[in-house]
Amino acid sequence: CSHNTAPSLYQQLGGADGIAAITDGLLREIEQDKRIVHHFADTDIDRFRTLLAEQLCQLSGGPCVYSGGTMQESHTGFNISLADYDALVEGLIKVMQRQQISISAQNQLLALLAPMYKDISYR
Ligand code: HEM
Repeated sequence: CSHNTAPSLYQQLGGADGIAAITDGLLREIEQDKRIVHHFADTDIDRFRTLLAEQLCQLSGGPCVYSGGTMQESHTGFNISLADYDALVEGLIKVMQRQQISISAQNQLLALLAPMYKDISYR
């Protein structure tokens, strides 16, 4: 019974539906972002969508197991900069804001993502 316990981050993000909406929203933001869209020119977007949703679900404590590659291997060859990372995070915040995710939950998710920067960048 979850009524008496604090909601998990997964619940605060809206569970499976919320995370699906965040993922789709972020893909749309990326699509419209001239700063970073070029990185995704050869990407299988359906696969990326599935794996990103899985990862956000697992990270936030949801009932998923991420089945994609490591962040290092998945981002090798893209030479991703801090500006690229910030651009993606900006899009993510916009989407979470639009979905009325609390600032506290937004920051919890961003704090879980931040340590990945070292694995994603300049590979
Ligand atoms: C917190 C930040 C990030 C997370 C959690 C993340 C997560 C992921 C995941 C789960 C995948 C799929 C892995 C797989 O295919 O096995 C992926 C792929 C990819 N990511 Fe990221 N990513 C992040 C940041 C970025 C940034 C900043 C960029 C560039 C602006 C980027 C560009 C890409 C590209 C281009 C692919 C597809 C690679 C391919 O087509 O093989 N990612 N990312």
